[in-house]
Amino acid sequence: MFDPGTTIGWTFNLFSELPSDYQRKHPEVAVVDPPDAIEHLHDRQSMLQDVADLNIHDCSATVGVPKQLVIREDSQSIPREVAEAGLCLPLVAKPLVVDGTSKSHELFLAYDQSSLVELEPPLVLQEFVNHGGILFKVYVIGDFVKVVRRFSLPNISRRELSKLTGLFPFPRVSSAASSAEDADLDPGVAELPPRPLLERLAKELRHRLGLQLFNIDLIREQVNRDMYFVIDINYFPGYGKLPGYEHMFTDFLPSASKSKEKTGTMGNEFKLCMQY
Ligand SMILES: Nc1ncnc2c1ncn2[C@@H]1O[C@H](COP(=O)(O)OP(=O)(O)OP(=O)(O)O)[C@@H](O)[C@H]1O
Ligand SMILES: [Mg+2]
Repeated sequence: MFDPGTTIGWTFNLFSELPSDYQRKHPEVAVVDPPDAIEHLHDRQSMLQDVADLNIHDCSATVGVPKQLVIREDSQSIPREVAEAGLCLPLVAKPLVVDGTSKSHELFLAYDQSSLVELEPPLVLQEFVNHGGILFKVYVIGDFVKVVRRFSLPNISRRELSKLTGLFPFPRVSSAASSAEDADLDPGVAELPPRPLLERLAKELRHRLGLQLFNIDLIREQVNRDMYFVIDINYFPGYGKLPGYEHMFTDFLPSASKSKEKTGTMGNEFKLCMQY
């Protein structure tokens, strides 16, 4: 339970001044996640760089990121850059910056090289990984790690690929997708990633990102079943969809407060800051 004197504030756009100035002026406030660390997740390249650097192998499984390329300008050069980087079609094209606008979540599937010139940089081009249409959402709340299954994009077969050309926009899967927890899934696709692997991934990412509240979108490759890919990391995701999140939060917040206490800058007030 919380100390009765503790105030919990859910604050949006809290910092009208520099975060460092705010913290200096209000040492009584425990800031759970610093805005500059959150900022790191607003760029799809820097977001996944930490995963790429982790080099996680556990229980005979490996976690990595799909092969990807950043295009900052000049759409005409994309087919050449893709060929030089050795990226295989189909590709998922994602806006480089994730700023909370719907445009930053407008994704395309690109089936052939020549149509890549129609894309609008800056963007990230990522190899599409066949993963059986199921995505694992790994929720992190401090030490708590919980994984759920969500529907995702279906596999694309070689035969389909040979028949398809062009760019295809696809709807925002996360907002549309209902939970896949109760679906009648192929056991091979439904099998959750090994717990030790998830715990290690969450712990190392918490450390590297300097964040406590985020989720990781993880997919498992269909052909090489020991290979998992992180495709997205979201700060302060919709925890409302996570069963039992209330208890995780009520356990997490006092522990975060205590760790602040140990550093000698204990606050009796909590503010969870969302910046967009
Ligand atoms: N490399 C990939 N291989 C296969 N499928 C992918 C890949 N990248 C993304 N997807 C699919 O596209 C969806 C959206 O991708 P991503 O999460 O990167 O974008 P987003 O803009 O953050 O979308 P959302 O807000 O829905 O999470 C994923 O949930 C997954 O179904
Ligand atoms: Mg996502």
